[in-house]
Amino acid sequence: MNGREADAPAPVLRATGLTKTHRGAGPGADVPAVRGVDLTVEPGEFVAITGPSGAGKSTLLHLLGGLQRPDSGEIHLGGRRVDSLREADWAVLRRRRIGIVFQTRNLVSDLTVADNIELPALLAGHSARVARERRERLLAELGLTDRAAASPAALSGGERQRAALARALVNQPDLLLADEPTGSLDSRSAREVLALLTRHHQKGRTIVLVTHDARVAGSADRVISLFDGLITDDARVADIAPARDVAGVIDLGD
Ligand SMILES: Nc1ncnc2c1ncn2[C@@H]1O[C@H](COP(=O)(O)OP(=O)(O)OP(=O)(O)O)[C@@H](O)[C@H]1O
Repeated sequence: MNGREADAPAPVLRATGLTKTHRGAGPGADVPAVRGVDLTVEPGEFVAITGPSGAGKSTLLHLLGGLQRPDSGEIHLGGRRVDSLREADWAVLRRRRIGIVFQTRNLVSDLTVADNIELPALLAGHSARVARERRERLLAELGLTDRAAASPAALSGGERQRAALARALVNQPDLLLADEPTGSLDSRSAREVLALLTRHHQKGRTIVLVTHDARVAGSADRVISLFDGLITDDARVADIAPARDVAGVIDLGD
């Protein structure tokens, strides 16, 4: 029982002893990117992972989303062990339980914005009516209604990022994983994306994201610092400083 009350909800996410070495071509080319990470995320938490370039942040997020496999360690989602699942089962999890916004996995280029948002709901088995309703609600919430028929290539960076978030949120996932959701956005677009994340956090969504953006980290409940593949700090934002001062307290790795 690990000291938890029998009726306490399981953590949304529990990772123990995660390691991942990227294999290089020649001798000495292996890169130990994640070197033993323990991480527990409770329902409704908003966790920001920060750290310098190369610290292993994206690799960790890929492990948590099942996009890469750990060399060792365990991952539990909602109390269920998932690290040893087959790829097809991970795909189902990503469709139904985990929303992912990664720079490398975004929108389908030959679908409209509306279809991009609706497709994961249809693939998860929702009726056309439910998928359409969710799509319309998210388009309106994200200020994208007048871009619904556009192709992703025609969107601005901020619009594209909001559309990617809508796509990740359409199945109302237990966990949202995002890699630099405000990276490379102008400050207005970044503010809009942060407002959206904050709104969904306030509605109870659990969020784990990687960021270099002090405002994003300052809006989280917890800021985890990663360095050389290890967690070096895990701080509650409320305990350390007013959110606006967080950049001066935490090394955001810029
Ligand atoms: N597919 C890969 N193959 C080989 N090495 C990799 C691969 N992906 C990442 N690495 C290496 O692993 C280390 C950690 O990379 P990772 O992208 O996880 O770090 P990061 O903290 O997200 O960095 P950044 O902030 O620059 O995105 C780096 O040294 C990187 O070069």
